[in-house]
Amino acid sequence: MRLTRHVSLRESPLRHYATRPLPPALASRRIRSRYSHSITSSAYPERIAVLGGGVAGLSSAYFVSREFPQSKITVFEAGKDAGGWLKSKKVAVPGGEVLFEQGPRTLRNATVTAHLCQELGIVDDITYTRRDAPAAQNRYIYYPDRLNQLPTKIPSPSEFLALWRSGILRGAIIGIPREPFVRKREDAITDETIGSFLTRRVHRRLADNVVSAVFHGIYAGDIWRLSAKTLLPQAWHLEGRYGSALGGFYTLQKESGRPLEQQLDEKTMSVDQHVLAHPMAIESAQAMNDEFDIEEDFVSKMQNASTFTFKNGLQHLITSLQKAVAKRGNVEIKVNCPVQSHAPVGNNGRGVVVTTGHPDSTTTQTFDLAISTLRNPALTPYVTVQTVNLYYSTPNLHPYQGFGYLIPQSVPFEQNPERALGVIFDSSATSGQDSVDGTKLTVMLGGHWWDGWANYPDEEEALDMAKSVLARHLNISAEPTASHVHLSRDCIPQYTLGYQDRLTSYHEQISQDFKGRLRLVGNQVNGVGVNDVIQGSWNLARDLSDDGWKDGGGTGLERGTDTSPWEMVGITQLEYAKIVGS
Ligand SMILES: C=Cc1c2[nH]c(c1C)Cc1[nH]c(c(CCC(=O)O)c1C)Cc1[nH]c(c(C)c1CCC(=O)O)Cc1[nH]c(c(C)c1C=C)C2
Repeated sequence: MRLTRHVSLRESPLRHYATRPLPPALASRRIRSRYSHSITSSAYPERIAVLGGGVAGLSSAYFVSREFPQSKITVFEAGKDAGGWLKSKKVAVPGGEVLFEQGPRTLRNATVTAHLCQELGIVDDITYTRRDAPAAQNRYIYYPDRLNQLPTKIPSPSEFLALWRSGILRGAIIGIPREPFVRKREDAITDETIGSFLTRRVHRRLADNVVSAVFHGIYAGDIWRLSAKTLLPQAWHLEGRYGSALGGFYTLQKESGRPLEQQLDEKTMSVDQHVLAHPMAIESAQAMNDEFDIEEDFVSKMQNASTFTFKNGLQHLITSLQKAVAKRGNVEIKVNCPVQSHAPVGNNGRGVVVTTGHPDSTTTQTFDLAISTLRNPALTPYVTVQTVNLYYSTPNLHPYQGFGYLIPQSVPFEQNPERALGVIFDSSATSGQDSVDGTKLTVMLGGHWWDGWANYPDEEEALDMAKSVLARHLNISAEPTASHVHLSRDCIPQYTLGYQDRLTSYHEQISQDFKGRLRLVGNQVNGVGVNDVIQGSWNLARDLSDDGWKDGGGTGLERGTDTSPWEMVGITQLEYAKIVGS
């Protein structure tokens, strides 16, 4: 399906933004398409290299091959298969089969990926977790020696008492009402760790007992190293502008003409809030609304879903992408072909020289454009996560229904000597993947707890560690019917303190050295979620389209480095209108 790209601004739901000044990177994009003259004689990049064959590389190849059907695109993948961290494995068990996910397992708020699924023709292969299902509603935190259910709405007096007794929310209850009165940070502070930001503005207990658990579940990272400016950008910008995150949020609603009182009265808080957003995020949402036409039936399923995945696991997305690019005819995927180096061509940098292969037999080729998903060790450190999937034939081996539980950094060592980050209740969280009943769990180990380790547990040790976590936390002493251990070495980049400044230096360096002929995409620059990366590839393809690939300064990092002021916008305008608006 060819998408309509330039919908008239009068038809666009975000048309009023068209009259405002655009950030420099966007402005140059618009101007370029009308007035630019070519810096090369060719109308399209004849040869494009994609460095890395994970989801970032494959989705870039997919979107870019559509923009430039005449280009010859080569994807270089170091491993024996493309697909990166998305790995799903079917395992035979008595009476049928179960699916084990070794990396990411579900997608949330994933409009670009949903649209991609529609294009790939795999919508019928999706399985949804409904918003009203226990898996979407029930979230647990293990603290200090038991599971505590987090409230999704205002807790009843008995629920409140239980939470108070657990001590988990004590810091929040004291700190949140005080937050609007806490002094604004000094102007000289350009970044701060999440731990420090929350301790300064709310309470250290909230950081250690609750927020550290959430950041285990997303980044497997340490809140005392991760950047608040990058990962809590709303709160960071609200404090910068209004002196308080909560007070700022309240003022923002008043300024929007939809004061919080009104929103609460109408019970529409979830769809009517105003937030601060970068103009390029607003532009990206506008483009989604202009370009996507997601079918009604799919939209309504997405609206009712909290997360989705595939009946055959997330790897299905990879195999479908591979098939789709193979059909295009202008994409070649070379596996077992690591990239040894890439450098600008000659003095003028109007191309990229890429050397690939194993050290004893390398090949050097020149490309008009290269899209790199390769990591830059100077930008972020990485953490390693070990997943242990376990299947027990007995259903309901534990009494909980829900997504699973996360373990905060404050849990005493005796309660978590294995350094687990959390446990996912797979059989409760996702349905439609297994042909037999039973209890399926995944124990996640490592992350920042293993920083600096030279060796990691082997499969037998990891399985023993997972079993001992389950025995201590869930009282499960049975032997699993089937299990699988997978080590994802250096899989999640850590956006640590000062990330934004490092990204800006990186952007300047790449822009200067490669003059627009090297563009970057992937979880180190777009976000660690699968959809973040796919949306990064989609944005990159839009940036490159028409004459965009000739932009002598482009790097793909503009959305993370542009310093235009954030703007007030209705939260619904940051999403696909059909999904959030109806
Ligand atoms: C392989 C390990 C990963 C861990 N985090 C991520 C990966 C790939 C990335 C990630 N996890 C979540 C998000 C938030 C947005 C989203 O896409 O849902 C991101 C970017 C949340 C999340 N964490 C876990 C699950 C099952 C989910 C999604 C579903 C949901 O929120 O309902 C579990 C989990 N992931 C990791 C750990 C350590 C962990 C622990 C239970 C690391």
